[in-house]
Amino acid sequence: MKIGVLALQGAVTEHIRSIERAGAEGIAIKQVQQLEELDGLILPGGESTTIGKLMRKYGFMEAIRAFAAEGKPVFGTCAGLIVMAKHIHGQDEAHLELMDMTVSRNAFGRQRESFETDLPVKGIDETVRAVFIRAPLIESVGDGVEVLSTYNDEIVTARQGHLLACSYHPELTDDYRLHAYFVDMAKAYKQSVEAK
Ligand SMILES: NC(=O)CC[C@H](N)C(=O)O
Repeated sequence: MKIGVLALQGAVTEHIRSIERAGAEGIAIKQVQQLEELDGLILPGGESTTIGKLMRKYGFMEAIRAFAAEGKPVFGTCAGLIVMAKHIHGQDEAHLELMDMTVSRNAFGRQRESFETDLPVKGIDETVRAVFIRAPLIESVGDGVEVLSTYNDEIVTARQGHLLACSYHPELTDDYRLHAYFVDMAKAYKQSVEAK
């Protein structure tokens, strides 16, 4: 299983470490051609405006949309979640517009710029250790989107078929189960293609 991490800006090496702990190969992705060899792609946290700009500059917008359109799994964490969203609260333009949800940036308030918590996530047995850093939240989701976890009644993890998104940084702890969950999504995709 080969999982790429978009390496234009943000927390890349930590994601690669978690992917490898989850038993897959992690690859830093800097050029669109590299997408071809992947079974899944992670869009990391960082600064969504910067990531969006660099994605446009290096041709990743169309390439990642095509990647996702094939049914290949994409996982956005924090800024990566913002980049995946169809709508961004207060902004006219979104980025990839892959996932049917409206997100709100820096939504947890200044006094709580960053914090950690143990989060129950649907599909994972015990709570997941989650690090929130100037995190976005998911304000609303469309019909095809399943909510996997909430924090103080706000949606912070969601899945739409082969698309997964979370508000926090799952790669900044030793808990790699969300990465394992994503690797399982990539395995399921690969099996479905091989069965054809
Ligand atoms: N840790 C993060 O990825 C923060 C996201 C950042 N606040 C943004 O709006 O893009």
